Amino acid sequence: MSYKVLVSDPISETGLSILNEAVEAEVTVKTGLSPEELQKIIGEYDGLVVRSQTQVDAHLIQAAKRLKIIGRAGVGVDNIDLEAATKAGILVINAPDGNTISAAEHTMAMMTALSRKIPAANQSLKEGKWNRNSFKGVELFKKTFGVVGFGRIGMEVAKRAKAYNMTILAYDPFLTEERARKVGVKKAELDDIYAQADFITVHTPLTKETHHLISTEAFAKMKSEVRLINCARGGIIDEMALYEAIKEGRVAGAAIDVFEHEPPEDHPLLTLDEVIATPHLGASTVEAQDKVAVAVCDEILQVFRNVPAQHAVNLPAVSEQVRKALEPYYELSEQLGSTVVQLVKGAPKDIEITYSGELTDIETAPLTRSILQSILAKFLGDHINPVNVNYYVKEKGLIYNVKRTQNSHGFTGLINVKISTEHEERSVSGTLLNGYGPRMVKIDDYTVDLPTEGHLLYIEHHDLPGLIGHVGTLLGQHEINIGSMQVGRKSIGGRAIMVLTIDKNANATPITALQNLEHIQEVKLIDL
Ligand SMILES: NC(=O)C1=CN([C@@H]2O[C@H](COP(=O)(O)OP(=O)(O)OC[C@H]3O[C@@H](n4cnc5c(N)ncnc54)[C@H](O)[C@@H]3O)[C@@H](O)[C@H]2O)C=CC1
Ligand SMILES: O=C(O)C(=O)COP(=O)(O)O
Repeated sequence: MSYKVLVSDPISETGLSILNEAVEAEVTVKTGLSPEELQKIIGEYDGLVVRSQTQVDAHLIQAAKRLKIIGRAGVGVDNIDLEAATKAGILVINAPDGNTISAAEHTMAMMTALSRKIPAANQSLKEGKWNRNSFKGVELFKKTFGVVGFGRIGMEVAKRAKAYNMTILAYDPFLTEERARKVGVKKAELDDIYAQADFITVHTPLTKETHHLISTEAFAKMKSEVRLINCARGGIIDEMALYEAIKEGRVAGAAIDVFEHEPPEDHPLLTLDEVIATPHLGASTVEAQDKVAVAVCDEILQVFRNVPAQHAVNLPAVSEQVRKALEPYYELSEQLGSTVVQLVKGAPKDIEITYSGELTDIETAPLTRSILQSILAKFLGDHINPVNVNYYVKEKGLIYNVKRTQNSHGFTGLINVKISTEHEERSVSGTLLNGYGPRMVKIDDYTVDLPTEGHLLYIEHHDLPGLIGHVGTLLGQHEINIGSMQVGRKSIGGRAIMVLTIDKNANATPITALQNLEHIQEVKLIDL
């Protein structure tokens, strides 16, 4: 099968060639499209590759009827409406570490250029002037450097700043004393940074919490000769507040690579001599562009080949080890969910999933998603997938519990799925049998040994001689071939079940006829 992939921002040829050479992908590169142009064509594509330019908003996602995956060749996904993508079941992946070094190096370049007024000096010299007095700078040596956001880039920046002999204060809600000590920085609060830092750089994502994190109130707390650097996201520093702070002499200068609106139009900050700026160039190196494009294109292909993504943004990551351990169980999980939801009367209210045996010590969340997906698909259709299943579980107010028990009744790994509705409670258990693959081993309290595929006819009845014969005859009259049959009972003459695998999908007629047979309580056709 070939998937159509649209690349709507420029990415490196090395990355593109990965998609171009794969039989699974048919690539179209169309960069610089207007939102309207993109909206018109997005419906044809299964995959979309973007950088920071393309705005993947809810409108675009609504028009993207076939889209399965959005690959962000870079880190920041603030140009993608993650909620809309998740609801639509579109997987979003990024390339989180391909441009770390380039962004860190650009930050250092911006800080040194700012401290020595290099852009203005360069401009002046090229205009034919030899003006050595206007461009006196400041040293970085022994200055205090505040790093706000101590993730991949923040840390690389700090490492480089240490070589300049700067004292580094780092603020990040996840930074521990121990890690700070290891890296050789001081863990600090924002107010410590504002009070002490000569240079402040931000390296957080743009979120509700970090939007205008540094604004008028923060500028009022800073040293008057402070200089700021933003190579992370426009909007973390309040641009208008920064403009005012520079005008008022509270801030000596700023180096800005990113803007709230890109490209910035007639931006007041760009009129100030104290501001140096680049047009979002942090990741624009040959090396970073190769790394992010290769990472994203490789991963898109993996997803097309049904291998779980390593860098999913809207789906928890699954390690290679967990992925391998769970792989054989996916089919079983899906089929157990599908069986029990077809068996039970009414809509699920409570779902209980129990993992036993070898599954007790593994991260089973991906299996849980696949069980929930197969249950919800009965009511919501095939657009439910592992990406949006938790969204719909929440939206439908479904309650689910995951339990673990060592007792696997002699099986290596056992999964039990129980659904409670307002009418009843039903459950099925399944395992992987060496050499046989997925098998259903329990339906409610009855022990069975059934395949988890094809068409199953589940019949609950009184345990009476001759009943099996009646069922066989009736199915024969409707030309329904029986592949195999399992029977189970709790006591002689008591309640019993028979489960038949049949070759032909029974239509409503034999089911009603079976239901009308004396001593039969319930008939259910389960399609797997
Ligand atoms: N200018 C450019 O071209 C580039 C910009 N970026 C941007 O740089 C930023 C950082 O990227 P990475 O280091 O790769 O991300 P990361 O995820 O490794 O690090 C971000 C850190 O920010 C911290 N953080 C979150 N909220 C915070 C808050 N309220 N206060 C303090 N810290 C907070 C997180 O705990 C995390 O440690 C992102 O916004 C990314 O989009 C990344 C690459 C290139
Ligand atoms: O990776 C990021 O977050 C960046 O900001 C890089 O953006 P770009 O891919 O250069 O448009």
